[in-house]
Formats: sequence, structure tokens, C-alpha cells
Amino acid sequence: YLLSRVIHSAQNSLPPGPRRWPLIGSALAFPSTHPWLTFGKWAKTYGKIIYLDIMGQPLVVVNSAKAARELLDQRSAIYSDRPTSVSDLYCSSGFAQALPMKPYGDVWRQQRKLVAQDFSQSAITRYHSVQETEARKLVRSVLEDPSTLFDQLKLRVGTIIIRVTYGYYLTGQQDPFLTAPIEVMVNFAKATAPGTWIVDYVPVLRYLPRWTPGAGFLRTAEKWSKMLWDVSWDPYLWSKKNLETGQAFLPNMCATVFEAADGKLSAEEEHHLVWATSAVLGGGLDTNTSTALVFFLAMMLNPAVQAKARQEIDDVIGQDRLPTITDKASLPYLRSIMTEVLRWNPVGPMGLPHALRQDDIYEGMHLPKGSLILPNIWYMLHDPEIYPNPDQFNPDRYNNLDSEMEKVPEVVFGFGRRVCPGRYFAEGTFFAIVATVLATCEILPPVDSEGNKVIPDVKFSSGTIIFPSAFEINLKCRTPKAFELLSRDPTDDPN
Ligand code: HEM
Repeated sequence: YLLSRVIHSAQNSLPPGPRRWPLIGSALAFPSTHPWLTFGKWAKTYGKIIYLDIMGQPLVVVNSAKAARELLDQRSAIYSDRPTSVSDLYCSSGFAQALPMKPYGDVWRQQRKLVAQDFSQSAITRYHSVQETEARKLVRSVLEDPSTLFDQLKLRVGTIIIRVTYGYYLTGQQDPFLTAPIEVMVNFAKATAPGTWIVDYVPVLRYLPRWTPGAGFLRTAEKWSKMLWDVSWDPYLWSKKNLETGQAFLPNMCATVFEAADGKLSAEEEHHLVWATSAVLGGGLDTNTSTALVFFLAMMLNPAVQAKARQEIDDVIGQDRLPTITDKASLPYLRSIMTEVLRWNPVGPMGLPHALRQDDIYEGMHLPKGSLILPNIWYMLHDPEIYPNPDQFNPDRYNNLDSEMEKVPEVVFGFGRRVCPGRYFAEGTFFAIVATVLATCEILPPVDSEGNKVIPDVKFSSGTIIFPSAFEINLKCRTPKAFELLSRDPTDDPN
């Protein structure tokens, strides 16, 4: 009773936000592109918590890491859902099947447990050599032809994630086990962009017969749903079959689950495994690819940072071998660079939306039940009060202190019970690429026909997972010895 009185009195104290109109709410003010930038600007006017209402759907933008911690972490029992309205929407396109969009509950818990077990900090060391090998192949290929950087990154990051999830080794860039998930991720980006589904705003449209001209979205949704289904089942079925034939590389996530169950999974367990593995694929492909691209961009723009990193590697590791993932602990400047890449342009600038299960009050403001909570990760890492000159790429801002660096991944990988279960694995892949590139190469801007350096603008796409606009680099190998080391198998390296 007391709570309802308090909520009632707080009803009039919704967080501040742009003007709301009858019926449409604040829909007119909702930024159509790069919303994290607008929400960040709004922080000056409205503060760290902003309230919007899109046609009756309450949205709460959280612009501060402290508030995100206090709500999404400390009150995680009520902040761990995914928005049902949005899940319904994804449902039309099949994405509600996927673990990351699942409502907080038993099915989500079962699937998440499978991912968390296989990618725990202790379990992932068995995947180090896969990550290191692919990082070396990446550098060799890009040295051969720097214009292939984007494609090679997709291929190498894809190879790592598909290899450790299903035991399948990609045959090349055109392998359908790579091209299909990439296409599905493009659909995911579209499906999660606000406004893609007119049905979101006018729910009755869901019941339109398929053949009506306005029902194109239903046909799109059906097509995407089928693609997602295939992309989730096909590699799984390959893995299951080839665990028996011995063709699947070990260890891999599917095989580990199968072996733990003595090869016998119930239909329900199999369902959980299919959707858990497909979440790994979806969670680990574009995120890691784009993060590595941001690294290349940052390095090209900051030659002094590269030089300092190479010096650290030469001092700590020497030039007779390449750094491996276990060397990360002794390379603080490289860790600072990785941290600064994650902060400078986080590839998931708004993370994924959480949903609030019941009415809540925060600092006297009423946060209504059913609100979508949108963490503005980008702004949390660009708030000038916390990160002075936030647009400047400056790894020294952490003073080599892990306590300072840790504040960045704590935000970049999301919050509470929904925090990214692939964080440590993702950092392994990222480190393998960063360390291998910096130990062996100089990343240079390309030059035009008159010999002038071509420096690209730093621009990003908009969406759930964002990519830098296309740019070119030049990659120069430091020494013949470095080139030779790139051809070595990391497991043969003397440590
Ligand atoms: C740089 C790389 C990555 C970044 C920046 C990233 C970031 C994120 C973020 C922000 C979330 C949402 C957390 C929240 O709701 O608060 C998330 C969820 C998730 N990520 Fe990652 N991620 C990365 C790599 C990976 C990898 C490699 C995997 C797989 C091994 C993975 C698997 C997942 C899954 C399954 C979820 C859904 C969790 C849930 O809903 O319970 N991610 N990630």
C-alpha cells in the first residue's frame, strides 16, 4: 500500500524528457539515426535519466554508468527482461527465438548457462591457439593485399567463432556457413532499428492477410524468420553429424555439451543448444569484426601510439617470438589501447534494451512498469566530466591502471544478469589481433597518386551494432623475421 502511495505521488515525477503529445507521445523527437549522439546532447538539458513515450511505449534512456549500475545491476531482479513489445516484433522476424532477445525466465536461463559455461574465463584458454592462429593468418593476408582488410576480418573472426562453436573450419569467404549468418546479422540490424516494423506502432496490422498489399512486412518477417532458423540449425546439424564422423575439430561448444550428455540430448535440450550456439554466432561475429576495424582505424590515425606499443612488445617479449594471449597480463600499454578502442567508438553504442518488470522509483523519479531501458553506453564513455576530451584517442588516460581500464568493459559489455557472456572470449580474439598486428606491422594511411597521405573521416553506421565507414590502410611488415614468425603455428612457439 505504502509503495503504491509513493508510486502514485511519483506519477507526476516521470524523468524529464522532450515534449510528449497526445497519442504519439515523444515520437516526433525520437532521433531517426545515431540516437546515442542526440541522447548524449539531451543529457545537458534533461540530465542523466531521460523519459520518452513512443505511442504509449515508455522508454527510459540511461546516460550514466552509475545509474546503469544502480538500476540494471543492483536491481537486476526487475531489470533483466527484454521488452515484450519488441520481442513480439522480433518474433515476427524470428529473432525472439534468439537467446539475446528472450524474456527473462527459464528458457533464457538454460540457454545462457550453456554459453556461460563454454565461454567462462577458465574454459576459454583451450581456444587460445585458434584465436592466435587466425590472427596470424589475418595479418599475412592483409599484408599481401591491404584492400582486403574488411573481408579478411569477417573471414578470420567468423572462422574463430564458427570453429569453437561447431568445430567447423570455414572454406573461405563464400562459405555459406559464413555468408548466411552475415546476411542474418544485416536483417537483425534492420529488425532492431526503431521504425522498421510499422506493426510496432499499429499492432492490429499483425492480423492482415498475407496477400494484402500492406502486409509486405509480414512476408519479410517470414523470410527472415526462415533464414534465422536455417542459420541456427544447419551448422548445428553439421556439427552433430561430424562429431560422429570425426571431422569436427575439437574442442567445440556443441561437442562439449554432447559429450557431457553421453551423446543423448532430449528434444528440449537440443533446442536450447541450437539457440545458444546461434546466439554465440550472432553475438560474436559483427561485434568482434567491427571492434578490430576500429582498432585499425585508430592505429592509422595515431602513429605515436603504435610506436609506443611496438616498444612495449620489443621490451617485454623481444623479437624472436610473437605475443600470445597469455602475455596480455604483462603488456599494460596494449591493454590500454584495447580499452581505448572500446571506449572511443563502442560498437554496441546503446547495448541491448532491458525491460522493467514492475514500477520503480529512482532518485524520486517514477520509472513505469514495462519501460524499455536504453543504456547509452556511447555517452557513458564520452561524458566529458568522466573522460576529458572524449573524442581524442588517448590510451594514456588510464595511466596503465587496470582499475581505471576496467571501468570501460564494465559498460561496453552491458549490465546485470544480461551482461555479455562472451566478454572474455571476445577480449581474447581482440587481443590476439591487436598484439599480432602491432608486433609485426606498421599501420599506415594509403597515399594518393601525388604521394599525399589519405586520412579518412571517422564516421559510423547507425544501428544496434555499428561499423566504421569504409576506409583503406597500408600495412608494412616490420622485419623479415616478423614475417617469418607469422607463418609459425602458435603452439610451436617457445614461451
Ligand atoms: C567486442 C565484442 C562484444 C561486445 C562489445 C559485446 C557486447 C554485448 C552487449 C552490450 C550485450 C548486451 C548486454 C545487456 O543486455 O546489457 C551483449 C549480449 C550478448 N553477447 Fe556480447 N559482445 C561481444 C562479443 C560477444 C561474443 C564473442 C559472444 C559469444 C561468445 C557474445 C555473446 C553474447 C550473448 C549470447 C548475449 C546475450 C546475453 C543475454 O541476453 O543474456 N558476445 N553483448
